[in-house]
Amino acid sequence: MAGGGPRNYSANPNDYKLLEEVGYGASATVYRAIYLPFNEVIAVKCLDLDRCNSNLDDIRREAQTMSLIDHPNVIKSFCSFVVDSYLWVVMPFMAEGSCLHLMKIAYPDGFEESAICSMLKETLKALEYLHRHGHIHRDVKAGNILLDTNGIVKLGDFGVSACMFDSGDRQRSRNTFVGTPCWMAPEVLQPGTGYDFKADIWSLGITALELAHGHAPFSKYPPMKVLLMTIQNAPPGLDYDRDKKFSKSFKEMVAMCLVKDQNKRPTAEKLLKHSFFKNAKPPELSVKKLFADLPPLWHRVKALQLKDAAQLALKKMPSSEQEALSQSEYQRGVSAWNFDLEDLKLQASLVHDDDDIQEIKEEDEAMKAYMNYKEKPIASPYAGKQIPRKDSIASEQESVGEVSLAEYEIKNGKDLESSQLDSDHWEKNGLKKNASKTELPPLTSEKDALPVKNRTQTPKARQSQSGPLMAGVVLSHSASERARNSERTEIENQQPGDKAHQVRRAPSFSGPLMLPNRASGNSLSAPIKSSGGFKDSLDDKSKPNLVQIKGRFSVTSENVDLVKGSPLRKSASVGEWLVESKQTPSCQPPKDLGLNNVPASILMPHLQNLFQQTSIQQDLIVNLLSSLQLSEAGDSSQNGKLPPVQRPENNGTVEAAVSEREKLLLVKISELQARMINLTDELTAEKLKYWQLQQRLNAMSNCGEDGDRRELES
Ligand SMILES: Nc1ncnc2c1ncn2[C@@H]1O[C@H](COP(=O)(O)OP(=O)(O)OP(=O)(O)O)[C@@H](O)[C@H]1O
Repeated sequence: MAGGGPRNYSANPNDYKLLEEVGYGASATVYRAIYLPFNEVIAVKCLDLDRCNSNLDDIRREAQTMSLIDHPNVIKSFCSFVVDSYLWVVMPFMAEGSCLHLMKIAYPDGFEESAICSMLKETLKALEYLHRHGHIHRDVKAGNILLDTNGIVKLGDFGVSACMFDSGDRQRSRNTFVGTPCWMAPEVLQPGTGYDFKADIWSLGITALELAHGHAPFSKYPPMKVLLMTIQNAPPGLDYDRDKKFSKSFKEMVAMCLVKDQNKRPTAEKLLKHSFFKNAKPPELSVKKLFADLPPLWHRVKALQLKDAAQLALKKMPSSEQEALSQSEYQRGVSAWNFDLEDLKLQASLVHDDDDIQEIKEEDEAMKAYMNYKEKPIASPYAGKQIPRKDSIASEQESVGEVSLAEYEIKNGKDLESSQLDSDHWEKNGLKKNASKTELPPLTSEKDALPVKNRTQTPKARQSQSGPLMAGVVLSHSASERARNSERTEIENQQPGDKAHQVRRAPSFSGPLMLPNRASGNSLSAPIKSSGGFKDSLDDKSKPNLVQIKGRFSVTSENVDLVKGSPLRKSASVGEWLVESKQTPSCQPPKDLGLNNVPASILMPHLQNLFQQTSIQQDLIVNLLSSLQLSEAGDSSQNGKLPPVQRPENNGTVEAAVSEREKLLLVKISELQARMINLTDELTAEKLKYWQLQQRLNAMSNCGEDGDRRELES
């Protein structure tokens, strides 16, 4: 087992022998490995820089943070270095993996209270340390609580951690979404409100529920619904009836964490003093016993992967079976954002809910609001009150008297922002330089900028591993992602050249949401890799319908169309359009058509005829609408109304052409929508007429019958 001693680990990948895969996240695969010079088992997290949504500053920040950590409950990195297009982070191996893995394998309904208490207490100690040193973890969840064989608990994954002392762009980035939706505090989900370390306390509360039930609250729902539920619903908690087995103090502690007003949530320090944690058993007693009879971690991970693969295969099953399965899929927690609208809708469609349509509407509304938000520049900087100022924190730390992360960051803050590529700086901070391989590529570098020779070396190194690092192995989270990932992998494999031989992970369509927080992430020329969906995995410039790329998410005109919420969008029948249409003219009193004296026997055939005509008109309108859309699409691609996507050498021109084309497409879409609304109005008017006539007919036939009866009676 790896010790955390002051030994130096080299930055030479040949000194590491990667063994089995023991975990995977949105952007990284973690291996059990041996550090050959010490013959020591360690873990190596291979962060795929090609797939990583974060820019290099963020990645470096994670690595730096981890290397400076000095707390028994926080995972430290021994060193990190770049190998080809991967960042390797060397850290202690936590032989029992994450609490999430453990639950998925052996405790699907959650752990007993004493184990939860110990896990949470250790996690809280980690948070207290991080917060005291100016860090927000931002991704507290069972998947990031790591366990060692002796029961030791450590908080891992600084993929999205933020320094509270940041200023400028980095500080503003906290006004954006970062994290994972089920665990995200309401203030994190509400763009622009700003958040602070109390967001971690909320996540801890959600993690408590996750550990108690085996899944996070709302985890069966698609991301957008989770967002809405977190913002709109009362906070989740331990239920008096359902959770009888849990103590009152546990329930109370959870309730304290899950207060929507962040100012009313306790600090980690205060929470540690809560009665729930008073009698916490040492994890060596309460946690260690949990994995007494389990197979080694890598076997468990393999089993979970096989289960996921089986789910993927079953995706091709009839929908009812799929739905049943997808329920279990969601139980693992929606651990990543995906702003591919089609995928959101697919996910939404898999949820058994009576108010599905309403939900999807809500999601679209939220998406619209979200899109609007994204369009606006982030105007207000961070909500100052909640973020301690550098100087106040510094003095607080001086009083604590530690050589801390915060101190380091304060001293080097500017360096971190502006000159992190300085290799001396890296060396100084444990990020060792390797003459040939470990220098970080410049900020703008991409996979393509790396020498081909270098790139082709990595697979060789990786093929020597016994882990399942093979092309076609799908490593991302959900089965739907995996389905698409495998599609992509197939396509990639068909491509000529060295691509087919490269060991690649399929693209992630998920991951911690990092929205427009970095300038580099907001432009087409930014070194941001596709991650918004299968379509995005193709060459961006070849996407005719690309409207915008915002960070890792792309918006296509198709999406915009959906988002704009055409009244026809969800309905198969005209009747439903009418329900949805807000353009229904106000009901006018029926005009006197002078038909009062006409016998029903004469009127009847006319009315039937009229009814038929209306139905025919109705069908006609539907057909016209669809052919109109088709012909518009055809026209635009054939007659040159819209500028064809050119492929000049200059990327700027391509972008300009694409954006011009997209603007025109959007105009077309609006026109079509306007026409559809008019046609719907006409149809509504026709229907109204028909209804009025029918009423009249009924009235008349009643009159006729009455008359006949009276005649008979007399
Ligand atoms: N040091 C370690 N020892 C053993 N297993 C680990 C270690 N670090 C991570 N893991 C396993 O690998 C998984 C993924 O690691 P990690 O969370 O760091 O990746 P990520 O890509 O940052 O994930 P996320 O989806 O949370 O962003 C963890 O859930 C855990 O199961």
